[in-house]
Amino acid sequence: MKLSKLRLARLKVPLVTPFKTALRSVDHVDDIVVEIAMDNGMVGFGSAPATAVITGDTHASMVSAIERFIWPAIAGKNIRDLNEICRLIDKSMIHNSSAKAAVEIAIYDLWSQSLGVPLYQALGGGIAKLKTDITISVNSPDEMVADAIKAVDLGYDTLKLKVGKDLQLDIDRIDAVAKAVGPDIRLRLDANQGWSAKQCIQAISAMNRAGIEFELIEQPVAAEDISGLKHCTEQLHTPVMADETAFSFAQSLQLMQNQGCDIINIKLMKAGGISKALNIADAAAVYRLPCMMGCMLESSIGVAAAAHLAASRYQVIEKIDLDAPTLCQFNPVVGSVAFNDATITLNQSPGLGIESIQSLAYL
Ligand SMILES: C[C@H](N)C(=O)N[C@@H](CCC(=O)O)C(=O)O
Ligand SMILES: [Mg+2]
Repeated sequence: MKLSKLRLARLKVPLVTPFKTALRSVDHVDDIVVEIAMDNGMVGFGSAPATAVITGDTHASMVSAIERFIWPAIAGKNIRDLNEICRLIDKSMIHNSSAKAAVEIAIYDLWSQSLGVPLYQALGGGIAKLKTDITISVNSPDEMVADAIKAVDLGYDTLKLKVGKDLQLDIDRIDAVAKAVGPDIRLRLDANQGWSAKQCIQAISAMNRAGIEFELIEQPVAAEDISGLKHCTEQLHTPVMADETAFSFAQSLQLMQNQGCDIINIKLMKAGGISKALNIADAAAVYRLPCMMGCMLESSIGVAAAAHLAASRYQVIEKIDLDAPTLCQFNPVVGSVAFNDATITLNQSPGLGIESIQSLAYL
């Protein structure tokens, strides 16, 4: 059961509406897909998007990293040596977390296929159904209200509002959506680093005084502003979540040790793959710090892997933001995890359960 062949492809899927955050605006999912075959004929899949403004990865950098460093480090290895393969991926080069994640996802797909069980069962088992929120892109208050109402009509009970562009307009956006959907709908905010700590504390406190409550506020301040994030955590009763501040296991552990946030958003693309994401979740369980499983704007291949991981660490991964597949016009993956609006149902077939992938353009 040796890793024998690598193929890379590009996968582009149009979105229903443009995805807009304080950091970027895109109208397609555009991933690099990794296909690894073993000498017994089994094939595993992984994927990663090029979120250059978040992780630094581009399509060209991921292809080069995988072809020149990561694959040569693991080619010919036996899938039974999973831990050693993950160590070799990690040590093959520094940074390039999305490229490493794409390869690790394909490796875990193969490993769990070789065991004959779905990935979440290979990771220890868990709950095969998850509920995700949906992201409301940052737009005019009227557009955000219309998108929020559409989402509630589809059955979502939790909305993640993107803000962080202009503080006063952000307050108008949030106020308009909160009034339109009412108190039964949970609101998460994600400023994607767009505010200062002072702005965040003032704005959230003022909205709280006006009777608007939030389930959490995600990454209000710049990624490097560790003390600002901690200050928001100490001053607000709304839980503060680290996203861009918590990339690696080491950064996440530091936040846990220093009580620098209330929640950590774990993403495969930031952590550098499943093995490191598991380390973060397991450490968070020790520190009793709840986590969210998040994703980039990426294809259902990578999000399926994130869903399996979240299912297996349900004790600590209490919140799910795995909405990218439902923001797409179609799901190119046949088989695997089913994404039906807020409901995510894991495959019971071995591995990620991918039968085929449409629209792949091999490189
Ligand atoms: C898609 C998900 N709901 C999300 O918002 N993810 C990121 C941004 C992803 C991107 O820009 O590709 C986040 O900041 O949480
Ligand atoms: Mg975020």
